[in-house]
Amino acid sequence: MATRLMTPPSSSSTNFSPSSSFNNEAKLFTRFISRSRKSCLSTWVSQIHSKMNAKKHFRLKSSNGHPLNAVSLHYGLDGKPIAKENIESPGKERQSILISEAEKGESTLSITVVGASGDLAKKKIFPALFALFYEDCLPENFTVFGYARTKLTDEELRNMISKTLTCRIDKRENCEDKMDQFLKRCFYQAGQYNSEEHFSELDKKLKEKEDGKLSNRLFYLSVPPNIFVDVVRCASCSAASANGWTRVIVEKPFGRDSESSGELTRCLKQYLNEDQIFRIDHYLGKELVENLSVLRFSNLVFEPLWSRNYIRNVQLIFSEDFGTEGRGGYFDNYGIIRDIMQNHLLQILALFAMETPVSLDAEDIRNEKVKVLRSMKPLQLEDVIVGQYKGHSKGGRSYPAYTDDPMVPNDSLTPTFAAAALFINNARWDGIPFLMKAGKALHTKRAEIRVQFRHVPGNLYKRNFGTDLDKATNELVLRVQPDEAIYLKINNKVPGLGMRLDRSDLNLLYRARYRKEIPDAYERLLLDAIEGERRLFIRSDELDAAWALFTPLLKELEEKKIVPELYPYGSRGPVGAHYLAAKHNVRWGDLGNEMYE
Ligand SMILES: NC(=O)C1=CN([C@@H]2O[C@H](COP(=O)(O)OP(=O)(O)OC[C@H]3O[C@@H](n4cnc5c(N)ncnc54)[C@H](OP(=O)(O)O)[C@@H]3O)[C@@H](O)[C@H]2O)C=CC1
Ligand SMILES: O=C1O[C@H](COP(=O)(O)O)[C@@H](O)[C@H](O)[C@H]1O
Repeated sequence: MATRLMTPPSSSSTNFSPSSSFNNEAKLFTRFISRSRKSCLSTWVSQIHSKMNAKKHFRLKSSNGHPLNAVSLHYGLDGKPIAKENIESPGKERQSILISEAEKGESTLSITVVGASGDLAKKKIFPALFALFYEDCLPENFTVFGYARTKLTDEELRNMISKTLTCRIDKRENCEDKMDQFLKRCFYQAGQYNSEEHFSELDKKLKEKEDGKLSNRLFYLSVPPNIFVDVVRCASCSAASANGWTRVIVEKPFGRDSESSGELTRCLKQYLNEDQIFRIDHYLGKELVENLSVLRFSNLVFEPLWSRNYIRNVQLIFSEDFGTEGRGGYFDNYGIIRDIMQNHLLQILALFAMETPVSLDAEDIRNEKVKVLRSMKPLQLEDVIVGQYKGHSKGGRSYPAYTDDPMVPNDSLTPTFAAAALFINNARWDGIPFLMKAGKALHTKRAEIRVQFRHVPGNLYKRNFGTDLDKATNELVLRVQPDEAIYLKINNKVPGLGMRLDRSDLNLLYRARYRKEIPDAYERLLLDAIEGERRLFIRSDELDAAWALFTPLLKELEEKKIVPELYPYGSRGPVGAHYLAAKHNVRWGDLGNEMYE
């Protein structure tokens, strides 16, 4: 049934160093692993199986020297394991032991959603797991467990999650049937988050389902951050896999600043290797964000322009047309800078600005991201403006202020909006403003990357644009959401006998170009975690570099009790954002085309 290749931790970064007679097999196997995202090639694979089974041992060496956690499996296209890597302790050499025929098909995958009764689990995680099941991306033997304190039976859990499962518009066939099949694989265990005993009970149930097979276990920490360490301690002490891999997906926020983030990492690492920790930033799983590297590195037309020589500024914009409804308690402790800028927008910035990685290997990409982040100037107060939404009535409807939320103190200074100018001190980007803008309760919901190019020197047609040369600037827009698109604003001649210039878009609108529905970011990321692919997860040094940029600013904002500029719910945000941009000679590109066209 499972037609995908499932790769182990660091598989994409795994080099085989076999003795010379194994060279060909090793190359084949490496290719085989690297094609993990391809669909069924069963004939080819069965040839490799028989070749590999003829040999007994490969010696494995990862390109980055990171230890793999515990034992991990290489899976064949039939979803059955064909080799396993055994790491006894960090630093020891790895061995790949080919699994005997008897062992094939004997492995299981258990996914435990910790905090199963919560908002994210219901809204995103269970639906993403179902979508993966629907697409035949989960292995044959898988089980999903919900774990939380709320007392529920298996049936009650199934009932709860069934309400949020949906089938893709383009794939409605057998939907009900598939849902039933999926729900039958879902179970529930109630327990405290800090009780090893309760996790032992979970372990017992997991073992029952695993039925003596080799077990791989994934824990998704969908709980408030103050509970992360308890869960990791209990899960690793009482419910880790005894013979397969154990991985943990950790939701954001990863701390509040450099110090608390470092402490969280230190605590997690008491129980887990870095390779077992999958810090999720769901923006990295968004289609357009994934496409950013493809656009840059596989199109000759863009890469030569990708520097201070041609780019005038880059804008990373996030806006939501609703407030913190229902999440005020969490939000007030974090604010928009920690909630969106330090992670989602900064991750996009790093992908946008990094140098070409040596390969598509997770470590090579993450190394480049870290380099960019470490080349950046930490933010200062003068680089930032903050805002907070206030109540507002429009069309007979009234919209609440942020401080109307019962979980938010009346005198809260937490920003629900921020704009910032960041700079990268390296040869490629020296002096170029990277402007970020993020806000809740604005007039629209969108996330986009805008690249404004320089003016054409000595433009022959400048008369046609009047005095405002910004009107003629080329702009590349990657609209992450909604309605994914990549478009390039160009100047062209209006057809006719005269010489009138016009601005047009070369537009790649996804819904027009591709009929397939775009998978949710959580699907991609869950699948990657299952496959042990770390490319889209945040490494601890990346996290440290990200916090180092924002921590001094966040401290200063809090110590100086900076009062946010109020803006009406549903507006375009505080005017301060325009002054900040103007200070850097920039006009926000999302102001609407009416200014230029
Ligand atoms: N919701 C979202 O859209 C997003 C959430 N996240 C992150 O994902 C994680 C989960 O988010 P979300 O589902 O919204 O969180 P919830 O507040 O819904 O919490 C999840 C579950 O954790 C348990 N829980 C809640 N508060 C406490 C507490 N104080 N002590 C012990 N247990 C508690 C509850 O289960 P029970 O009482 O049954 O034990 C609850 O159902 C968080 O880290 C959040 O920051 C990240 C991005 C977006
Ligand atoms: O991480 C978060 O993201 C959501 C926005 O995610 P999106 O995929 O719907 O764009 C945001 O609402 C939330 O505050 C934040 O914690």
